[in-house]
Amino acid sequence: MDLSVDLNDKQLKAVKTTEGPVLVLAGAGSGKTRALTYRIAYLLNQGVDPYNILTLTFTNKAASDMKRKVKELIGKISTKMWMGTFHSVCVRIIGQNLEELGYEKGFVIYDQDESKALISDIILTFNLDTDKYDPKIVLNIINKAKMNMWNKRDLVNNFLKNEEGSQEYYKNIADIYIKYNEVLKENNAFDFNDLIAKTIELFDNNKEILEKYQSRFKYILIDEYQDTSPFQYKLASMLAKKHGNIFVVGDDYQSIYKFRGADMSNILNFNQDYPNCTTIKLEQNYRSKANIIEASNVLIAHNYQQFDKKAWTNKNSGEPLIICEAINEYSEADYVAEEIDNLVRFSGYNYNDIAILYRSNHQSRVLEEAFIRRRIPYHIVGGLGFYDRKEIKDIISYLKVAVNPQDTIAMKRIVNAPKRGIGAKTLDKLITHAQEYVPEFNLLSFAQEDNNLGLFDIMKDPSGVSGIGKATANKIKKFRRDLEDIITVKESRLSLPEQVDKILKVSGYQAMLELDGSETALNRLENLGEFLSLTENYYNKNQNRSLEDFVRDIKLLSDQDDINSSNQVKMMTVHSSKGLEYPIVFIVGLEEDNFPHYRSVKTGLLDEIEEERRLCYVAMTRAADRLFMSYARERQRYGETRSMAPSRFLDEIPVEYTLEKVHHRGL
Ligand SMILES: Nc1ncnc2c1ncn2[C@@H]1O[C@H](COP(=O)(O)OP(=O)(O)OP(=O)(O)O)[C@@H](O)[C@H]1O
Ligand SMILES: [Mg+2]
Repeated sequence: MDLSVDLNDKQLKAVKTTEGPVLVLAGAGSGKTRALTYRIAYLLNQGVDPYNILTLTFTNKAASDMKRKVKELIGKISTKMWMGTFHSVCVRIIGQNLEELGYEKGFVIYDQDESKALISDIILTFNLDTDKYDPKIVLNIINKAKMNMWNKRDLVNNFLKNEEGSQEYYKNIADIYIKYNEVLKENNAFDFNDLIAKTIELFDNNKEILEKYQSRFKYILIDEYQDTSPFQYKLASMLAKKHGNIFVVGDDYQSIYKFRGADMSNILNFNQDYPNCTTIKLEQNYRSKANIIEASNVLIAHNYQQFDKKAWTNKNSGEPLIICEAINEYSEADYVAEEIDNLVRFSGYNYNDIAILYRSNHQSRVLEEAFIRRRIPYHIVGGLGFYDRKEIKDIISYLKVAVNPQDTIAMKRIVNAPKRGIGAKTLDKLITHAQEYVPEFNLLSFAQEDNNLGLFDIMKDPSGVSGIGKATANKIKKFRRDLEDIITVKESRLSLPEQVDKILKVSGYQAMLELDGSETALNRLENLGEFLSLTENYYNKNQNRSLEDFVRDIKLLSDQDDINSSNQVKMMTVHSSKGLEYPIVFIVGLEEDNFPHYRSVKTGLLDEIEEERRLCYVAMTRAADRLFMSYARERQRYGETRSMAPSRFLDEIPVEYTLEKVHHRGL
């Protein structure tokens, strides 16, 4: 491995300064991720034990790409080396310390939908008005509180100080927050923020455990550092405290996850937190043609809050950026499709050299129609992905119940899929009963441990629950027996894929779809088939993995769509394009109120617009060879046609880098 061939001097310095804190701060395409990857290979080559290296990436996909590259560089890769997102690393740490945390084996992770469902339930049991307490808003508030590790009082005080809303309103939400956390715990479940919060809590409360991980992780590396939230940052600093070898790379221009708690001040303050840190600025851009670099630099220079960075390239200026005005969104889509056709036919590009980026997911639909018309193969990255489909959520819920029969949220999903004649109301009665009556019952029966009877236990004999008649009670009992069969499958010696297959059958889910036979049902069966292959894949990588592991990891697999595999145009939101690069990039829908987004514009806050501008910078800098930007003069929104103005970001790009076009066809 001859580093000096593959890296420039500054990158080399980043790779070789292995001791002490290092901050690499540089613009898009300057080789930050490359330097980080080579640094891992270098450390291993120097004889560092892979066990001592921890790498944190922003997506699982980024981690798997990086693993592949390290393997390419040094020939092999050890499973002792931890590489993954903050969340996946926390899952591992939590898994190793369940007892200390007071959780049990087979814990589950709730996604935002499940959290929201749980919050809705709590709002109902609290008899609060769902118009006033919108579960989505309540969830956002709770997320924010958790990310900041606020307790009940902090939540009320902080929101009262900074947001509209009465004391009573926030007090009620704080009560929901407390109850929500209790139920999560009862269900042996963590939400996404818990993964990090509980790990921090674990370390705060158990100095020996913290010390163990601190000793282990002699070298910590973090990519996309600008988008870590303060509490991810806290976790990283805790782990780095002993050895102090923390290596972070990032670009303040690309901080685009404020809504998820990312805090630019992390990167802006790294120098202060680690006064002895070595700061390295990479200035040569290897990705993009000069026109793209210069245009994006001028754009981002409109922001105030940032470090000053230079960027240069020895690439030629390349083609001008194309800015296309279309009549409406259909004509815009037609334009994009036509250009793609031309690029593939006449300029030697493949479909998979091309990416379409948009501000919001819903924008893909019109483009898809245009692609289908022209037979352009495409793939939507993220969005309503595989894991968001009903049948996939349902089967996952079955697996969750198999692993943890007290998981009420999962139970609710499956109770009537297939139909069993047990309505939502009946289930609510059972749940209420579980919450209200059972502890008392347990007290009387002198149960000491494990006296937390849940829904599953009550189903065994629901006749005593008020409002449940005999017929319904029988249906519930039958359902409970089905669940027992499912749990038996889990405990059997069958392999993981066989277990999943069997659960599909025992549950009656597969039969339900087969019986239905409609187009939709067949589609669903196909997706379940895909799910089985995915299970197989997962299992083949490591045959020691159990259903418990699978259910836990599945949440973290979901952003791992292998997006480079086949020859298709990739479509995705700007947010999910972070860190990626494509020879050809189209950015569509560059209109005021769309990009910058209406939600940001209406706040009138400079901060919000700057975040949108950074998003635009991220989008532009994904392009290596050519960049196409377009806007529509009219667009349908919520059923009415609105006239649109071109995005202010287009005005900010000097004309010397651009060529303007108008497209009329495709109405
Ligand atoms: N020294 C180098 N010589 C040749 N190519 C390089 C060098 N450094 C980086 N590259 C290439 O330049 C491109 C951009 O590199 P990389 O993805 O590491 O940039 P980055 O700074 O991480 O960008 P982003 O901010 O968008 O994540 C990649 O294709 C990479 O292989
Ligand atoms: Mg990168």
